[in-house]
Amino acid sequence: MALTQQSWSNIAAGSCLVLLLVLNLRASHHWYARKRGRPLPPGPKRLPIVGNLFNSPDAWKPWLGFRDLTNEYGDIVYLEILGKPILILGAPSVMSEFLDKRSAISSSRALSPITYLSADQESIIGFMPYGEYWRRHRRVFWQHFHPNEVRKFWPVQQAAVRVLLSKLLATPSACQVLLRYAFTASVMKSIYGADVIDMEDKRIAIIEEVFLGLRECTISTQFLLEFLPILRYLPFWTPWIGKHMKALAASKEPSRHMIEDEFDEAKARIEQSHEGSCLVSQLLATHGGGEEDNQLEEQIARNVAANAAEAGADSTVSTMEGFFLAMCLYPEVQEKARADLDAIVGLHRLPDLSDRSSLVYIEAIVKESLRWHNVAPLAIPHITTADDELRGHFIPAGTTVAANVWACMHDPDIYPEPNKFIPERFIKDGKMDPDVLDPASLVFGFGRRICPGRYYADAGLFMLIASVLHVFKIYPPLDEHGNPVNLEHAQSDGLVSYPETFGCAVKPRSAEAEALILGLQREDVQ
Ligand code: HEM
Repeated sequence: MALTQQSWSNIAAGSCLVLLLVLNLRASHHWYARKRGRPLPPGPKRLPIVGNLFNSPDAWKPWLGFRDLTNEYGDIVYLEILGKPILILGAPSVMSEFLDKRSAISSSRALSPITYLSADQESIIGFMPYGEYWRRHRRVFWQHFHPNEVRKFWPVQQAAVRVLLSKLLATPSACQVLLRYAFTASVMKSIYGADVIDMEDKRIAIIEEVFLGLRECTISTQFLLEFLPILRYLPFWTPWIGKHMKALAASKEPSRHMIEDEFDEAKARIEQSHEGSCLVSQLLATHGGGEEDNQLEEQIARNVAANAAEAGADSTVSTMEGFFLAMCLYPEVQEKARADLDAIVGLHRLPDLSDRSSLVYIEAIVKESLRWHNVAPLAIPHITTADDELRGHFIPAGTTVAANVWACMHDPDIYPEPNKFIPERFIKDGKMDPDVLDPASLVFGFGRRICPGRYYADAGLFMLIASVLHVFKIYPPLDEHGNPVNLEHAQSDGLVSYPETFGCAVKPRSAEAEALILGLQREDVQ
């Protein structure tokens, strides 16, 4: 008897159902075989399909909501959003255990649509997945930025601080703009050998544009684009997410400019002048002679130079802004710093890195600046590349790991009164107290992905903080009635978090201090 069309449809539907069931059973079997009876870490209950989408706390500043989750469930919390696993780590010990000690499997990154939107594909070291391509970039970067090698940049960093002091004396209320100028001048000289003379230099705007994209992109946008990559095809007029995507796309051209035009200009300059101290000249000496088989090496050199110039700009400038804000709010810290500087350096010269071990209070201010205004509250999330176990819990491969560094930096059990700026917390009997957790052990990230620019950043921060406090008093800005503006510390959202409000004014702390700055200007002219 011939089967009717209806019967064929029923058979097809039934077969599909059986197939789905078999696939589902296989997936469950595979999942249970991987888990081997180990439970997932604790976390809020998941809904079908969307999982914990609606538990993702505080869309704008997730580090606050994540802190609440770890307070409720413990130091390890598991979420699943649209089938993708997220692990939240809330304490230093567990971060070190998983991200430092097991970094062979916890060091990858999501192939983020952020990269496609904002840069030439595969040019940002911080977003490259773990593997040989990333490793080659990292190796070249590290050759030039490890603790001994980074000293070659000190004279340029010191010179940029001196220029900043002179410019601040001339325009004491332009602090924010001048900080960006000073950082750009020092990286452009260190990396490309380029002189950035004034604020009108096109490179200041170019680096600024690269960062506007990433600054506009909130952590929530980043998570959303990573979990639903298809969203990247939405038009820019789409409410909410569209404007963040547009800002990311706008940073593509300046990012290309750094990798191609700026490198080519530096190459031409170096060939003409035989100048050999900048990073590009050293990269060219060892990598990328231009032959066919050297093309990849030259591309790596281009990427490393651009990343060195761009990767730390926002985080370093944001830390510096946090420091200036803290000085406006805590004038007594300035007083103590000046006493330290007067006793050890005296007002006939500027402090430099050779004074560092004696300037204990300044060292403590550097640490407190990194802690108090934590510029990368969730670092850059890592991704795991193999199944693993953490304190008896199963962690599936492909888990996004968000280390809540901000929560550690503001944990009252580690740092009493964490919202206050108290450098003294790092000092005992006139020395740095080794028993207090060093913020640098967390704020620069973890394991194989730890920030490779940390020694450059740390030296620059010390030089800036010591020199500015040596010659200037820092005040809150004045309003139109001449009263000090009421400032408070709050962190913006974004991959790099800035002080939400910023403003300050400076004036020389004495006639001798002013003479010292004017003397620097005369030295520069001669
Ligand atoms: C106060 C200043 C800085 C802070 C707080 C900071 C913080 C960070 C953090 C948290 C990460 C992610 C680490 C991880 O994934 O575990 C990172 C990565 C990175 N940083 Fe920094 N950074 C700073 C300055 C700099 C500077 C000055 C440079 C360049 C000279 C730089 C270059 C990089 C690069 C290239 C990466 C990507 C590393 C990778 O994924 O392998 N950073 N930084």
